[in-house]
Amino acid sequence: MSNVESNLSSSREPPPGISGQWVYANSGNDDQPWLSLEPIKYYTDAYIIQDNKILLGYKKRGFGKDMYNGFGGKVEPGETSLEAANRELQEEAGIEAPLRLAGSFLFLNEGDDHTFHIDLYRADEYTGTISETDEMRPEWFAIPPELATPQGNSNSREEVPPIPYDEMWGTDHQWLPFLMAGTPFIGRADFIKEGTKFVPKRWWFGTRDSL
Ligand SMILES: COc1nc(N)nc2c1ncn2[C@H]1C[C@H](O)[C@@H](COP(=O)(O)OP(=O)(O)OP(=O)(O)O)O1
Repeated sequence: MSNVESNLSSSREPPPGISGQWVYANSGNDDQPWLSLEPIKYYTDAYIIQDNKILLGYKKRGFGKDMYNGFGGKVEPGETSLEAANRELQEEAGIEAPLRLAGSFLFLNEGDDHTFHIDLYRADEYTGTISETDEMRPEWFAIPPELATPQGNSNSREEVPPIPYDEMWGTDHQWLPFLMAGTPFIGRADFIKEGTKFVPKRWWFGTRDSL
């Protein structure tokens, strides 16, 4: 096997930390070494999808400040991941929703003493009034036309901006389409810090038909 073929086949194999029957979907910077796995801490991010729009929050403080993301945070001791996702959605956006697991990925940041395991949740309805909090400013964005569905009021989709990937974590565009399409996914994203910016170093994502 040539070096090119061997790099290609190894880039399609799941990276350290990922197991199970997943089909390669995408990867990047495959020539870079993976960072070493550190002890895992669990986190969540939750997304509401309605009328071909997705609700994101602009993070006003703390980790990921000045970026758009789902609503989420750390899983506290004694909580399940789903309980944490529901609590964080209520704390950060003021709403409740029938969240269901859409995918997960490992996030490593060079120099950090832990690996983030982030569970990503989705709901297609919610109750309560979406409210700005001291941590997050909720805003709706348009699902891209290729992922829009005939259900719901698509006119309102045209009144909101496209998903602001350039103001989000640098690998969100690799997996958020899977969450919007309802395709289960898993992955790993290693980052390095350049000044105040987090820059993707290497990533890999896989999908399958059902969780
Ligand atoms: C590529 O890495 C990441 N991508 C995305 N989309 N989201 C990420 C990434 N790395 C971390 N996150 C998310 C996961 C959590 O939602 C937050 C971090 O949680 P936070 O530090 O805000 O936890 P809280 O429990 O809310 O903390 P405080 O109450 O102490 O503010 O970032």
